[in-house]
Amino acid sequence: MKQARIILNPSSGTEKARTFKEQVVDVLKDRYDVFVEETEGEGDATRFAENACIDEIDLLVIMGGDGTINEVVNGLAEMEYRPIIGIIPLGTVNNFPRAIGLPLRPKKAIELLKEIKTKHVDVGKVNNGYFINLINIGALAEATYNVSAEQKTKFGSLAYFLEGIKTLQEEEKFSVKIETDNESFHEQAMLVLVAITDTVASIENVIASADVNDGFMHLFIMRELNPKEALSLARAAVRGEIEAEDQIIYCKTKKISITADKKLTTNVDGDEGFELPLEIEILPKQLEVVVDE
Ligand SMILES: Nc1ncnc2c1ncn2[C@@H]1O[C@H](COP(=O)(O)OP(=O)(O)OP(=O)(O)O)[C@@H](O)[C@H]1O
Repeated sequence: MKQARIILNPSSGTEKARTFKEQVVDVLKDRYDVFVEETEGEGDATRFAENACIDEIDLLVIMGGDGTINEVVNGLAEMEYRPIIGIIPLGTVNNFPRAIGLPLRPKKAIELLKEIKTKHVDVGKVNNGYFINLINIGALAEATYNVSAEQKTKFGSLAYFLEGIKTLQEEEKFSVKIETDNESFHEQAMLVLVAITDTVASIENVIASADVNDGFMHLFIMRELNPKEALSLARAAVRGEIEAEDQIIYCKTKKISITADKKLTTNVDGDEGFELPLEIEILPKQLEVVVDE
């Protein structure tokens, strides 16, 4: 019999992960020996994922939000053997599940485990860690910390988006130096985004040209924005036309190095990330994930 392991974060989202545990086990138990591990705090999901690679588990199911997914990716990104990853979206934002087109209703996502279809997706390496979605530096990173747990539960992604617009208006510019594969930039910026997927702050198709397995990172450097421009940017983001805005530099690249003139908050996959300088590269099609197609 094949081996499946479930990593369950009981604290994710609205704390419903445990209520779906039996359904996941039921769907798998005829084909797999199933073992469930619950996280108790930071680092557990990374450790469980590393062990799943060492034990050459066939299928690793994540029951949690983006933070739990990021921890798992950190555990297995460069292991020699990597299991297939299944995701049951149970976070508040679920940016990555949206980006790969998973159903957001846990019941529907569990059904995908009945007949497993997969896709290889890119992973980003940043300093000595990994990300699967997005790094942001400046205004949006600050916004993430200003959104309270209560706002997050009540308004979900909208809370980040509104806070982001507010912060964009208050934030000071910073001087940033960025090297990519072919170009170098020295800009006064308000916000730097490095995206792997097309989904930002849970809004899908923000970056029309980005795909989860295109082998590229999508870099945006936003110069100073006044409130009117910030709103126009928000509208462009919703239409997937963010690249067309004048006050934004955009390019695709496989490597990026970033330094700045002051200490800045970086946010990696929705959580506090590394301090600058950052060395970032893409690891194409590094993970095999269960998808709905
Ligand atoms: N048993 C636990 N109790 C409290 N916190 C936990 C527990 N297990 C893991 N954690 C913490 O949960 C965080 C990850 O939560 P996760 O991202 O899955 O949920 P979320 O924030 O609701 O989702 P999203 O990021 O999609 O909004 C990590 O910081 C991790 O340290």
